[in-house]
Amino acid sequence: MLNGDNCYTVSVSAPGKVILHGEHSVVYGKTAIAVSLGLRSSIVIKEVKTAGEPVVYIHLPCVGLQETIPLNPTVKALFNPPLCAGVTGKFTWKIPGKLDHDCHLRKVNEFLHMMKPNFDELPSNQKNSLRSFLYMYSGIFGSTNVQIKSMDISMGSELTIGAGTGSSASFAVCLAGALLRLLSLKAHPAAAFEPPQGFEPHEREAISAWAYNCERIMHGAPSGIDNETCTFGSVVSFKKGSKPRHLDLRLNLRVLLVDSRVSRETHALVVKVAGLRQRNMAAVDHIMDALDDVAHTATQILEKLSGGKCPADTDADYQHLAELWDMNHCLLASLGVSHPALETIRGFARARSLACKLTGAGGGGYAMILIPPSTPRTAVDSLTGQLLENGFRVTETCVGGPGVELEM
Ligand SMILES: Nc1ncnc2c1ncn2[C@@H]1O[C@H](COP(=O)(O)OP(=O)(O)O)[C@@H](O)[C@H]1O
Ligand SMILES: C[C@@](O)(CCOP(=O)(O)O)CC(=O)O
Repeated sequence: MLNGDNCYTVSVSAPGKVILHGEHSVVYGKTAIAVSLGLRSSIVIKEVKTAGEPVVYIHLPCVGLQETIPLNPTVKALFNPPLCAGVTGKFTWKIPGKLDHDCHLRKVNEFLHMMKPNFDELPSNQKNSLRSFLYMYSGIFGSTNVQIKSMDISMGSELTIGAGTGSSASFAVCLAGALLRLLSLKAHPAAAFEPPQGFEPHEREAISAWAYNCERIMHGAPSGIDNETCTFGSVVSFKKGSKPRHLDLRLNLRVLLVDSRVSRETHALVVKVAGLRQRNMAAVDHIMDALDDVAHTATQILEKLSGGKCPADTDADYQHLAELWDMNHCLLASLGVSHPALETIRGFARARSLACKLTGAGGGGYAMILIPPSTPRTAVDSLTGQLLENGFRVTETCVGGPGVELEM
Protein backbone atom coordinates (compact mmCIF):
# COMPACT_ATOMS: atom_id res chain seq x y z
CA MET A 1 0.00 0.00 0.00
CA LEU A 2 1.27 3.48 -0.90
CA ASN A 3 0.13 6.60 0.97
CA GLY A 4 0.12 10.27 -0.09
CA ASP A 5 3.63 10.78 1.32
CA ASN A 6 5.00 8.15 -1.09
CA CYS A 7 5.51 5.79 1.85
CA TYR A 8 4.70 2.09 1.62
CA THR A 9 2.99 -0.11 4.23
CA VAL A 10 3.33 -3.89 4.14
CA SER A 11 1.50 -6.36 6.43
CA VAL A 12 2.39 -10.04 6.53
CA SER A 13 1.48 -13.00 8.75
CA ALA A 14 2.95 -16.49 9.13
CA PRO A 15 1.93 -19.56 11.11
CA GLY A 16 3.75 -21.44 13.83
CA LYS A 17 4.39 -25.17 13.47
CA VAL A 18 4.01 -28.39 15.40
CA ILE A 19 5.58 -31.79 14.85
CA LEU A 20 2.86 -34.28 13.96
CA HIS A 21 5.02 -37.40 13.74
CA GLY A 22 8.69 -38.35 13.94
CA GLU A 23 9.86 -36.45 17.03
CA HIS A 24 12.96 -38.22 18.43
CA SER A 25 13.03 -40.83 15.63
CA VAL A 26 14.10 -38.03 13.24
CA VAL A 27 17.32 -37.78 15.27
CA TYR A 28 18.02 -41.40 14.18
CA GLY A 29 17.44 -40.79 10.48
CA LYS A 30 13.68 -41.44 10.34
CA THR A 31 11.05 -39.23 8.72
CA ALA A 32 9.45 -36.36 10.63
CA ILE A 33 6.24 -34.63 9.61
CA ALA A 34 5.59 -31.03 10.64
CA VAL A 35 2.39 -29.07 10.05
CA SER A 36 1.55 -25.38 10.16
CA LEU A 37 -0.37 -24.23 13.21
CA GLY A 38 -3.46 -22.01 13.12
CA LEU A 39 -1.74 -19.61 15.56
CA ARG A 40 0.18 -16.91 13.67
CA SER A 41 2.68 -14.08 14.04
CA SER A 42 2.14 -10.85 12.18
CA ILE A 43 4.19 -7.85 11.17
CA VAL A 44 3.42 -4.38 9.87
CA ILE A 45 6.21 -2.35 8.25
CA LYS A 46 5.35 1.27 7.55
CA GLU A 47 7.67 3.68 5.85
CA VAL A 48 7.40 6.99 7.69
CA LYS A 49 8.59 10.59 7.24
CA THR A 50 11.03 11.72 9.90
CA ALA A 51 12.57 15.17 10.36
CA GLY A 52 16.21 14.21 10.96
CA GLU A 53 18.35 11.24 9.99
CA PRO A 54 16.49 8.12 8.82
CA VAL A 55 15.78 5.58 11.55
CA VAL A 56 13.97 2.28 12.10
CA TYR A 57 11.55 2.17 15.03
CA ILE A 58 11.13 -1.42 16.21
CA HIS A 59 8.28 -2.55 18.47
CA LEU A 60 8.51 -6.20 19.53
CA PRO A 61 6.12 -6.44 22.51
CA CYS A 62 6.38 -10.26 22.66
CA VAL A 63 10.01 -9.91 23.78
CA GLY A 64 9.51 -6.54 25.53
CA LEU A 65 11.68 -4.67 23.04
CA GLN A 66 11.30 -1.13 21.77
CA GLU A 67 14.29 0.25 19.89
CA THR A 68 15.29 3.03 17.50
CA ILE A 69 18.08 2.16 15.09
CA PRO A 70 19.82 4.92 13.09
CA LEU A 71 20.00 3.95 9.42
CA ASN A 72 23.04 5.89 8.16
CA PRO A 73 25.51 4.02 10.42
CA THR A 74 23.68 0.77 9.64
CA VAL A 75 24.23 1.32 5.94
CA LYS A 76 27.90 2.14 6.52
CA ALA A 77 28.61 -0.87 8.72
CA LEU A 78 26.40 -3.57 7.26
CA PHE A 79 25.40 -2.87 3.65
CA ASN A 80 27.11 -4.72 0.76
CA PRO A 81 27.28 -8.01 2.69
CA PRO A 82 30.00 -10.49 1.68
CA LEU A 83 29.63 -13.64 -0.41
CA CYS A 84 30.82 -17.04 0.86
CA ALA A 85 34.45 -17.85 0.16
CA GLY A 86 34.91 -19.27 -3.33
CA VAL A 87 31.76 -17.67 -4.78
CA THR A 88 32.47 -14.99 -7.34
CA GLY A 89 30.36 -11.96 -8.25
CA LYS A 90 28.30 -9.72 -6.02
CA PHE A 91 25.87 -10.79 -3.33
CA THR A 92 22.18 -10.17 -4.03
CA TRP A 93 19.09 -10.75 -1.86
CA LYS A 94 18.08 -13.57 -4.25
CA ILE A 95 20.86 -15.88 -2.99
CA PRO A 96 20.75 -15.84 0.82
CA GLY A 97 22.40 -19.28 0.83
CA LYS A 98 25.53 -17.70 -0.70
CA LEU A 99 25.85 -15.02 1.98
CA ASP A 100 28.94 -15.39 4.18
CA HIS A 101 26.73 -15.99 7.19
CA ASP A 102 29.40 -16.00 9.91
CA CYS A 103 31.11 -12.86 8.61
CA HIS A 104 27.83 -10.94 8.20
CA LEU A 105 26.61 -12.04 11.64
CA ARG A 106 29.93 -11.02 13.21
CA LYS A 107 29.56 -7.52 11.70
CA VAL A 108 25.97 -7.35 12.98
CA ASN A 109 27.18 -8.25 16.47
CA GLU A 110 30.00 -5.67 16.35
CA PHE A 111 27.55 -3.02 15.18
CA LEU A 112 25.08 -3.82 17.96
CA HIS A 113 27.82 -3.61 20.59
CA MET A 114 28.88 -0.25 19.20
CA MET A 115 25.33 1.08 19.02
CA LYS A 116 24.27 -0.35 22.39
CA PRO A 117 27.20 -0.66 24.80
CA ASN A 118 24.95 -2.67 27.17
CA PHE A 119 23.97 -5.13 24.40
CA ASP A 120 25.39 -8.14 26.26
CA GLU A 121 23.17 -7.43 29.25
CA LEU A 122 19.93 -7.66 27.26
CA PRO A 123 17.85 -10.87 27.63
CA SER A 124 18.84 -13.38 24.96
CA ASN A 125 15.44 -13.28 23.22
CA GLN A 126 15.84 -9.49 22.68
CA LYS A 127 19.42 -9.96 21.48
CA ASN A 128 18.36 -12.62 18.99
CA SER A 129 15.45 -10.58 17.66
CA LEU A 130 17.66 -7.51 17.16
CA ARG A 131 20.43 -9.54 15.53
CA SER A 132 17.92 -11.19 13.21
CA PHE A 133 16.36 -7.90 12.19
CA LEU A 134 19.66 -6.18 11.39
CA TYR A 135 21.05 -9.25 9.65
CA MET A 136 18.04 -9.54 7.38
CA TYR A 137 17.42 -5.84 6.78
CA SER A 138 21.02 -5.17 5.75
CA GLY A 139 21.27 -8.47 3.86
CA ILE A 140 18.19 -7.71 1.75
CA PHE A 141 18.36 -3.93 1.30
CA GLY A 142 22.16 -3.78 1.43
CA SER A 143 22.48 -5.57 -1.90
CA THR A 144 20.21 -3.19 -3.86
CA ASN A 145 20.15 0.43 -4.96
CA VAL A 146 16.64 1.24 -3.76
CA GLN A 147 16.42 4.37 -1.67
CA ILE A 148 15.89 3.57 2.00
CA LYS A 149 13.54 5.52 4.23
CA SER A 150 12.68 5.64 7.91
CA MET A 151 10.32 2.89 8.92
CA ASP A 152 8.20 1.73 11.78
CA ILE A 153 8.07 -2.03 12.42
CA SER A 154 5.54 -3.68 14.74
CA MET A 155 5.29 -7.35 15.32
CA GLY A 156 2.88 -9.47 17.36
CA SER A 157 2.27 -13.18 17.81
CA GLU A 158 -0.39 -15.59 19.02
CA LEU A 159 2.39 -18.09 19.69
CA THR A 160 4.06 -18.75 23.02
CA ILE A 161 7.73 -17.95 22.61
CA GLY A 162 10.22 -20.73 23.26
CA ALA A 163 7.65 -23.53 23.57
CA GLY A 164 8.53 -25.60 20.50
CA THR A 165 5.72 -24.20 18.33
CA GLY A 166 8.07 -22.46 15.91
CA SER A 167 7.79 -18.87 17.11
CA SER A 168 11.33 -18.09 15.95
CA ALA A 169 10.70 -19.38 12.43
CA SER A 170 7.30 -17.68 12.31
CA PHE A 171 8.99 -14.39 13.36
CA ALA A 172 11.76 -14.81 10.77
CA VAL A 173 9.35 -15.75 7.97
CA CYS A 174 7.16 -12.70 8.69
CA LEU A 175 10.19 -10.43 8.70
CA ALA A 176 11.60 -11.89 5.47
CA GLY A 177 8.19 -11.81 3.77
CA ALA A 178 7.56 -8.17 4.69
CA LEU A 179 11.08 -6.94 3.82
CA LEU A 180 11.14 -8.76 0.47
CA ARG A 181 7.69 -7.45 -0.46
CA LEU A 182 8.67 -3.90 0.55
CA LEU A 183 11.78 -4.19 -1.61
CA SER A 184 9.74 -5.46 -4.54
CA LEU A 185 7.24 -2.58 -4.24
CA LYS A 186 10.03 0.00 -4.04
CA ALA A 187 11.86 -1.54 -6.98
CA HIS A 188 8.66 -1.69 -9.13
CA PRO A 189 6.59 1.31 -8.01
CA ALA A 190 3.91 0.71 -10.69
CA ALA A 191 2.96 -2.51 -8.85
CA ALA A 192 1.71 -0.42 -5.90
CA PHE A 193 -1.26 0.68 -8.04
CA GLU A 194 -2.25 -2.89 -8.92
CA PRO A 195 -4.29 -5.17 -6.62
CA PRO A 196 -1.85 -6.78 -4.15
CA GLN A 197 -0.74 -10.27 -5.20
CA GLY A 198 0.03 -13.08 -2.76
CA PHE A 199 3.52 -14.57 -2.58
CA GLU A 200 4.63 -16.50 -5.68
CA PRO A 201 6.45 -19.85 -5.22
CA HIS A 202 9.84 -18.28 -6.08
CA GLU A 203 9.23 -15.54 -3.48
CA ARG A 204 8.42 -18.22 -0.88
CA GLU A 205 11.70 -19.97 -1.69
CA ALA A 206 13.58 -16.73 -0.96
CA ILE A 207 11.55 -16.08 2.22
CA SER A 208 12.24 -19.56 3.56
CA ALA A 209 15.96 -19.28 2.73
CA TRP A 210 16.28 -15.91 4.55
CA ALA A 211 14.32 -17.31 7.50
CA TYR A 212 16.67 -20.31 7.55
CA ASN A 213 19.63 -17.94 7.94
CA CYS A 214 17.80 -16.32 10.86
CA GLU A 215 17.12 -19.71 12.38
CA ARG A 216 20.88 -20.28 12.22
CA ILE A 217 21.31 -17.13 14.33
CA MET A 218 18.85 -18.47 16.91
CA HIS A 219 19.67 -22.20 16.86
CA GLY A 220 23.10 -22.76 15.28
CA ALA A 221 22.41 -25.70 12.94
CA PRO A 222 18.63 -26.05 12.49
CA SER A 223 17.11 -28.73 10.25
CA GLY A 224 15.16 -26.23 8.14
CA ILE A 225 11.83 -27.91 8.81
CA ASP A 226 10.46 -24.96 10.81
CA ASN A 227 11.17 -22.20 8.28
CA GLU A 228 9.86 -24.42 5.47
CA THR A 229 6.61 -25.18 7.34
CA CYS A 230 6.00 -21.57 8.39
CA THR A 231 6.63 -20.37 4.82
CA PHE A 232 4.75 -22.95 2.77
CA GLY A 233 2.17 -24.01 5.38
CA SER A 234 0.42 -27.37 5.09
CA VAL A 235 2.65 -30.39 5.69
CA VAL A 236 6.45 -30.68 5.49
CA SER A 237 8.27 -33.97 5.56
CA PHE A 238 11.88 -34.13 6.67
CA LYS A 239 14.69 -36.64 6.91
CA LYS A 240 18.15 -35.86 8.29
CA GLY A 241 20.63 -35.03 5.56
CA SER A 242 18.03 -34.11 2.93
CA LYS A 243 16.14 -30.93 2.22
CA PRO A 244 12.68 -30.64 3.88
CA ARG A 245 9.97 -31.56 1.36
CA HIS A 246 6.80 -29.51 1.22
CA LEU A 247 3.67 -31.61 0.58
CA ASP A 248 1.04 -29.40 -0.99
CA LEU A 249 -1.98 -30.77 0.89
CA ARG A 250 -5.17 -28.84 1.59
CA LEU A 251 -5.79 -29.71 5.21
CA ASN A 252 -7.60 -28.16 8.08
CA LEU A 253 -7.34 -30.62 10.95
CA ARG A 254 -9.03 -29.35 14.11
CA VAL A 255 -7.03 -29.84 17.26
CA LEU A 256 -6.95 -28.80 20.87
CA LEU A 257 -3.44 -27.64 21.64
CA VAL A 258 -2.91 -28.23 25.34
CA ASP A 259 -0.07 -26.67 27.28
CA SER A 260 0.93 -29.04 30.08
CA ARG A 261 2.65 -26.07 31.78
CA VAL A 262 5.60 -28.34 32.51
CA SER A 263 8.76 -26.81 31.12
CA ARG A 264 11.20 -29.10 29.38
CA GLU A 265 14.56 -28.93 27.72
CA THR A 266 14.73 -30.53 24.29
CA HIS A 267 18.41 -31.36 24.58
CA ALA A 268 17.99 -33.21 27.91
CA LEU A 269 15.22 -35.37 26.42
CA VAL A 270 17.28 -36.18 23.33
CA VAL A 271 20.13 -37.24 25.63
CA LYS A 272 17.73 -39.38 27.71
CA VAL A 273 16.59 -41.27 24.60
CA ALA A 274 20.21 -41.72 23.50
CA GLY A 275 20.98 -43.30 26.88
CA LEU A 276 18.02 -45.66 26.63
CA ARG A 277 19.15 -46.68 23.15
CA GLN A 278 22.69 -47.27 24.31
CA ARG A 279 21.44 -49.81 26.86
CA ASN A 280 18.71 -51.36 24.64
CA MET A 281 19.92 -50.86 21.09
CA ALA A 282 17.80 -53.43 19.25
CA ALA A 283 14.58 -52.70 21.13
CA VAL A 284 14.90 -48.93 20.73
CA ASP A 285 15.75 -49.28 17.04
CA HIS A 286 12.55 -51.31 16.56
CA ILE A 287 10.63 -48.49 18.24
CA MET A 288 12.28 -45.98 15.91
CA ASP A 289 11.26 -48.14 12.93
CA ALA A 290 7.69 -48.29 14.24
CA LEU A 291 7.65 -44.49 14.63
CA ASP A 292 8.84 -44.21 11.03
CA ASP A 293 6.02 -46.48 9.83
CA VAL A 294 3.50 -44.40 11.77
CA ALA A 295 4.80 -41.22 10.10
CA HIS A 296 4.56 -42.76 6.62
CA THR A 297 1.08 -44.24 7.10
CA ALA A 298 -0.19 -40.99 8.64
CA THR A 299 1.15 -39.08 5.62
CA GLN A 300 -0.83 -41.35 3.30
CA ILE A 301 -4.00 -40.67 5.31
CA LEU A 302 -3.38 -36.93 5.28
CA GLU A 303 -3.00 -37.15 1.49
CA LYS A 304 -6.37 -38.95 1.30
CA LEU A 305 -8.05 -36.47 3.62
CA SER A 306 -6.80 -33.56 1.54
CA GLY A 307 -8.24 -35.10 -1.61
CA GLY A 308 -11.85 -34.26 -0.58
CA LYS A 309 -13.11 -37.81 -0.01
CA CYS A 310 -16.77 -38.62 0.55
CA PRO A 311 -17.94 -38.26 4.22
CA ALA A 312 -18.06 -42.01 4.98
CA ASP A 313 -14.41 -42.40 3.97
CA THR A 314 -13.50 -39.27 5.88
CA ASP A 315 -14.80 -40.79 9.11
CA ALA A 316 -12.79 -43.95 8.57
CA ASP A 317 -9.68 -41.94 7.68
CA TYR A 318 -9.99 -39.81 10.81
CA GLN A 319 -10.41 -42.98 12.88
CA HIS A 320 -7.28 -44.44 11.35
CA LEU A 321 -5.39 -41.19 11.95
CA ALA A 322 -6.57 -41.15 15.59
CA GLU A 323 -5.30 -44.70 16.02
CA LEU A 324 -1.89 -43.61 14.69
CA TRP A 325 -1.75 -40.59 17.01
CA ASP A 326 -2.37 -42.88 20.00
CA MET A 327 0.19 -45.38 18.80
CA ASN A 328 2.70 -42.58 18.19
CA HIS A 329 2.25 -41.27 21.72
CA CYS A 330 2.61 -44.71 23.30
CA LEU A 331 5.79 -45.41 21.33
CA LEU A 332 7.22 -42.09 22.52
CA ALA A 333 6.13 -42.89 26.08
CA SER A 334 8.03 -46.16 25.81
CA LEU A 335 11.13 -44.07 25.06
CA GLY A 336 10.58 -42.31 28.40
CA VAL A 337 9.61 -38.89 27.05
CA SER A 338 6.05 -38.61 28.33
CA HIS A 339 5.19 -36.96 31.66
CA PRO A 340 2.41 -37.51 34.22
CA ALA A 341 0.81 -34.21 33.15
CA LEU A 342 0.74 -35.39 29.52
CA GLU A 343 -0.79 -38.70 30.63
CA THR A 344 -3.50 -36.83 32.57
CA ILE A 345 -4.35 -34.82 29.44
CA ARG A 346 -4.48 -38.04 27.42
CA GLY A 347 -6.75 -39.65 30.01
CA PHE A 348 -9.27 -36.79 29.71
CA ALA A 349 -9.21 -37.07 25.91
CA ARG A 350 -9.53 -40.86 25.90
CA ALA A 351 -12.59 -40.63 28.17
CA ARG A 352 -14.25 -38.92 25.18
CA SER A 353 -12.75 -41.37 22.65
CA LEU A 354 -10.40 -38.69 21.32
CA ALA A 355 -6.79 -39.32 20.34
CA CYS A 356 -3.99 -37.36 21.95
CA LYS A 357 -0.25 -37.27 21.50
CA LEU A 358 2.63 -35.21 22.81
CA THR A 359 4.27 -33.00 20.21
CA GLY A 360 7.94 -32.07 20.07
CA ALA A 361 10.48 -33.25 22.58
CA GLY A 362 7.96 -34.29 25.28
CA GLY A 363 8.76 -34.38 29.01
CA GLY A 364 6.08 -31.66 29.30
CA GLY A 365 5.41 -28.98 26.70
CA TYR A 366 2.36 -29.43 24.50
CA ALA A 367 -0.10 -32.24 23.82
CA MET A 368 -2.42 -32.26 20.80
CA ILE A 369 -5.90 -33.73 20.75
CA LEU A 370 -7.39 -34.58 17.35
CA ILE A 371 -10.98 -33.37 16.88
CA PRO A 372 -12.55 -35.22 13.94
CA PRO A 373 -15.37 -33.29 12.20
CA SER A 374 -18.00 -35.66 13.63
CA THR A 375 -17.07 -34.83 17.26
CA PRO A 376 -20.06 -33.31 19.09
CA ARG A 377 -19.46 -29.72 20.21
CA THR A 378 -20.52 -30.69 23.74
CA ALA A 379 -17.65 -33.21 23.94
CA VAL A 380 -15.09 -30.56 22.92
CA ASP A 381 -16.54 -28.04 25.37
CA SER A 382 -16.64 -30.45 28.31
CA LEU A 383 -13.08 -31.63 27.56
CA THR A 384 -11.86 -28.04 27.34
CA GLY A 385 -13.59 -27.24 30.65
CA GLN A 386 -12.02 -30.23 32.38
CA LEU A 387 -8.55 -29.40 31.08
CA LEU A 388 -8.85 -25.77 32.20
CA GLU A 389 -10.16 -26.80 35.65
CA ASN A 390 -7.05 -28.94 36.02
CA GLY A 391 -4.76 -26.01 35.33
CA PHE A 392 -3.83 -26.73 31.70
CA ARG A 393 -3.95 -24.06 29.00
CA VAL A 394 -6.10 -24.97 26.01
CA THR A 395 -6.26 -23.46 22.54
CA GLU A 396 -8.65 -24.73 19.91
CA THR A 397 -7.04 -24.28 16.55
CA CYS A 398 -6.35 -25.98 13.21
CA VAL A 399 -3.24 -27.48 11.69
CA GLY A 400 -2.24 -27.73 8.05
CA GLY A 401 -3.43 -24.26 7.02
CA PRO A 402 -1.72 -21.62 4.85
CA GLY A 403 1.87 -20.49 5.21
CA VAL A 404 3.12 -16.93 4.94
CA GLU A 405 0.46 -14.54 3.65
CA LEU A 406 0.20 -10.94 2.64
CA GLU A 407 -2.45 -9.22 4.74
CA MET A 408 -4.53 -6.87 2.63
N1 LIG B 1 6.86 -12.16 18.10
C1 LIG B 1 8.17 -12.11 18.25
N2 LIG B 1 8.79 -10.92 18.38
C2 LIG B 1 10.12 -10.86 18.52
N3 LIG B 1 10.93 -11.92 18.57
C3 LIG B 1 10.38 -13.13 18.45
C4 LIG B 1 8.98 -13.29 18.30
N4 LIG B 1 8.71 -14.60 18.22
C5 LIG B 1 9.91 -15.24 18.32
N5 LIG B 1 10.90 -14.36 18.47
C6 LIG B 1 12.33 -14.68 18.57
O1 LIG B 1 12.46 -16.10 18.52
C7 LIG B 1 13.06 -16.63 19.71
C8 LIG B 1 12.34 -17.91 20.13
O2 LIG B 1 13.01 -19.00 19.63
P1 LIG B 1 12.91 -20.43 20.33
O3 LIG B 1 13.37 -20.34 21.73
O4 LIG B 1 13.52 -21.40 19.43
O5 LIG B 1 11.36 -20.68 20.40
P2 LIG B 1 10.39 -21.50 19.47
O6 LIG B 1 10.55 -22.91 19.91
O7 LIG B 1 9.05 -20.94 19.82
O8 LIG B 1 10.81 -21.25 18.07
C9 LIG B 1 12.85 -15.54 20.75
O9 LIG B 1 13.87 -15.60 21.71
C10 LIG B 1 12.91 -14.27 19.92
O10 LIG B 1 14.25 -13.87 19.72
C1 LIG C 1 13.02 -34.28 19.95
C2 LIG C 1 13.20 -33.65 18.59
O1 LIG C 1 13.01 -34.63 17.60
C3 LIG C 1 12.15 -32.58 18.35
C4 LIG C 1 12.23 -31.39 19.27
O2 LIG C 1 11.07 -30.66 19.20
P1 LIG C 1 10.84 -29.28 19.97
O3 LIG C 1 11.53 -28.21 19.19
O4 LIG C 1 11.36 -29.41 21.34
O5 LIG C 1 9.37 -29.16 19.91
C5 LIG C 1 14.61 -33.10 18.52
C6 LIG C 1 15.06 -32.70 17.13
O6 LIG C 1 14.46 -33.10 16.12
O7 LIG C 1 16.07 -31.98 17.05
